[in-house]
Amino acid sequence: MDDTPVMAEGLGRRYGGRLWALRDVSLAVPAGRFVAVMGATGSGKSTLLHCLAGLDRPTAGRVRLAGRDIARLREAALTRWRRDRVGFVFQSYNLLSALTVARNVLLPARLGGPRISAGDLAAMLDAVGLGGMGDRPVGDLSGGQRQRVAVARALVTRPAVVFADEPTGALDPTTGGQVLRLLRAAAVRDGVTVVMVSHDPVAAAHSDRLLLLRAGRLVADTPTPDAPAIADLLRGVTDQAPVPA
Ligand SMILES: Nc1ncnc2c1ncn2[C@@H]1O[C@H](COP(=O)(O)OP(=O)(O)OP(=O)(O)O)[C@@H](O)[C@H]1O
Repeated sequence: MDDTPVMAEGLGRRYGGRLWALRDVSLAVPAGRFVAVMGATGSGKSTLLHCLAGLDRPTAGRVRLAGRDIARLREAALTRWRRDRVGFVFQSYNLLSALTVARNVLLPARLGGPRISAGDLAAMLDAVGLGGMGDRPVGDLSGGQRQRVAVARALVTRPAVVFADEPTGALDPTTGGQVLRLLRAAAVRDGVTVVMVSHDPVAAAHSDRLLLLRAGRLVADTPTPDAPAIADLLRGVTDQAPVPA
């Protein structure tokens, strides 16, 4: 296993001829870390996540994902690399409601990814608290249950890295806490590297490292403090400080 599955050097992304959405970001995330990416709206969080995950191509710099320099990979090879080594969890779940829990979880494998045995599937559903629910249509589940299906789908292929974009944005605090503990357990117990974008200091407090963006630049990379201290840090990069006279 690569011991630094997420690395970026001088990463930049510019859309069209406009300002840089991301500027000169360098970072290295060791295996088994749970990183939260925070910053004001428009500060470049999703752009960073997408560039690190190989969903978007940087304009400048280098990204290593699970031990491979992905900036120069062709599209088909990049898609395979992502499918086999990366899991995704989004705010909107991105599940197929008409399909059962089991079929949703097995979707990456059915699309040519790693094979998953019936035993592995059952163990994964147990681990996310959905034991015995494999045959239920996802459309019948609550938001929290759906997000646990998404977490199971992201983890069942044993990825090196899971990228999560506002995974608790649509959940109440209790249900959101359960999902965050699942992500944390994947990092601590299984050595999965988790990179999560969040607006919520309480959610980010589940991480062990905090990255703060301001106007596309990485302005802090620090061990995660508690939620009130995170809120203070966020205010520091969000508030427009008055210009002294
Ligand atoms: N596809 C795109 N085309 C043009 N500009 C874009 C595109 N995606 C993002 N941007 C711009 O890049 C900047 C950073 O956007 P990004 O979505 O990464 O911010 P964010 O921190 O994730 O914001 P939010 O918290 O609102 O989701 C913004 O100014 C945004 O308007």
